[in-house]
Amino acid sequence: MLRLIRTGATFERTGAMGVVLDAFDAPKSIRIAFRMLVWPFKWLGIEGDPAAPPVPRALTALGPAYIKFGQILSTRPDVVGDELAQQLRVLQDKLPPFGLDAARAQVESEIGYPVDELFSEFSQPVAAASIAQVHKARRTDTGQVVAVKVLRPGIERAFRTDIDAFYFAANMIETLSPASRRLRPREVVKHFESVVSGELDLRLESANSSEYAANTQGDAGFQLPEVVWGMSGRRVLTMSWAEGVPLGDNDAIDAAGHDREALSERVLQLFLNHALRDGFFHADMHQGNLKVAANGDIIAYDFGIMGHIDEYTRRVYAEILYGFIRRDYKRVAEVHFEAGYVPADHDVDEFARALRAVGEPIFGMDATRISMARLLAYLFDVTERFGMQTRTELILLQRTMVVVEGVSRSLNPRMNIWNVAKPVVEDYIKHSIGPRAALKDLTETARVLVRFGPRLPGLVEAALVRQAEQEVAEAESLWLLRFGWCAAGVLLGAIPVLIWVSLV
Ligand SMILES: Nc1ncnc2c1ncn2[C@@H]1O[C@H](COP(=O)(O)OP(=O)(O)OP(=O)(O)O)[C@@H](O)[C@H]1O
Repeated sequence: MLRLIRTGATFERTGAMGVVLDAFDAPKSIRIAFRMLVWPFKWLGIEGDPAAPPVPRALTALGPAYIKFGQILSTRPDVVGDELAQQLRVLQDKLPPFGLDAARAQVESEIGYPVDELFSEFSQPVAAASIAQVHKARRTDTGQVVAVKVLRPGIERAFRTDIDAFYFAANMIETLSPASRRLRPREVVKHFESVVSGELDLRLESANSSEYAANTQGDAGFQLPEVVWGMSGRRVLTMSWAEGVPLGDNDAIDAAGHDREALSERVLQLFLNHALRDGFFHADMHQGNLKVAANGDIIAYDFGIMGHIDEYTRRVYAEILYGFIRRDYKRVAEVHFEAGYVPADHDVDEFARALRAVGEPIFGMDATRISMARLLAYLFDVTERFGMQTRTELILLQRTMVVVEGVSRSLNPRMNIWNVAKPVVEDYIKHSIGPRAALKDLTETARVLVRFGPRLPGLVEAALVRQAEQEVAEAESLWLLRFGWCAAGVLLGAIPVLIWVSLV
């Protein structure tokens, strides 16, 4: 409770309260109640940096969990609105590092050996964020230079307390203002909790890294640091040191003699291949997580947030993108109907016209300004209007695409995104939707059928029995409902009669 009071007081003190209430379209009664509740405690709030805009200022002052929460909300304009999402994008996940002794103690307790035994060199932190910090070190056994990522001591407990407070606040908001349920505050906190839990256990990041490496081992011009499993655990992740020029430093890239145009195309094509071909993509692919190795390879690190898209969705979206590339809006509309994304009671021609209104202004632009991310954002707006539910993994894809396009364009501002993307989409279509893919699907289906063959009659029978039982239960509850209504009707009808009887 104290935390919530401190949060409310900080929001009031920094001027963030009004912005948040506006973003959530809070009714007048809620605004008055909130402000009356926190105003007397305003002095308890933290002042923060007066030069920063109100909401980022309040969140930064309140600490790591709030900064992370703000960062995640910045990727959800569907929840907080465009303006607030834009403001939240400035939030930087950089915090003062914790001490070297604490880091060494954390490594020792997690790996079971003293740092001096494991490493011949162990640097001061090279980077520190809200959840972890990174040290550069040299292994004693092999001499290999490694990056050692160490969780902040006590961070799990600190996040747990704040997440509990977020749940409490979300419950309170949903109870006090039923209209706010449309924005699903509880679900937003749940999404935050799942993202953060992934980052608080570095074993999951190690697993992401090894799955990503397995998928991309054949990708030319792409490298990932290798996990040193024997020196990694829940709170420590040791991986090979990625040596190279930061991808955000054009002068250094030019000085090293790398071809920026080729790099810009490779970044985008790698990302599209990972999303379409593998359905597993780096969802935090900003410049700070990318380097260029001496041989010109792109190196990616930080695998705390990865996106997943199932194969069916990938195929549908490849067809949608391909339809847009050919400006065949009728086909794009049909794909939505065939996939069941848009309810069948809508008119396919009307939907195709809405899609044309999305596509034409974008394709009418100068080629160097066309953006696939913008196309997807507009597409999701239209499909939502036609009754399709927005899906978290697709929003994550679209948000990452914004970042990746930004990275590519910063390397080559004149890049034509469509021309670069087209071969990747076409290649995927050829392999996933053509006759060869159909044969692969049939083989897969046959393999499953063969495995379940002996159990199939039993499974079908069980499913039929379940369905029959459900139908009986539904019929019974319908009967009960009807009976309930009749009984209520009789009672209501009886009231005037009873009153009349008691009066006479
Ligand atoms: N394998 C590596 N090789 C070289 N440097 C690395 C490596 N891993 C991490 N770093 C450095 O440490 C920084 C922070 O690492 P990482 O991004 O994984 O941590 P984080 O806590 O998720 O930080 P952020 O939120 O800023 O992305 C990177 O920006 C990079 O400078």
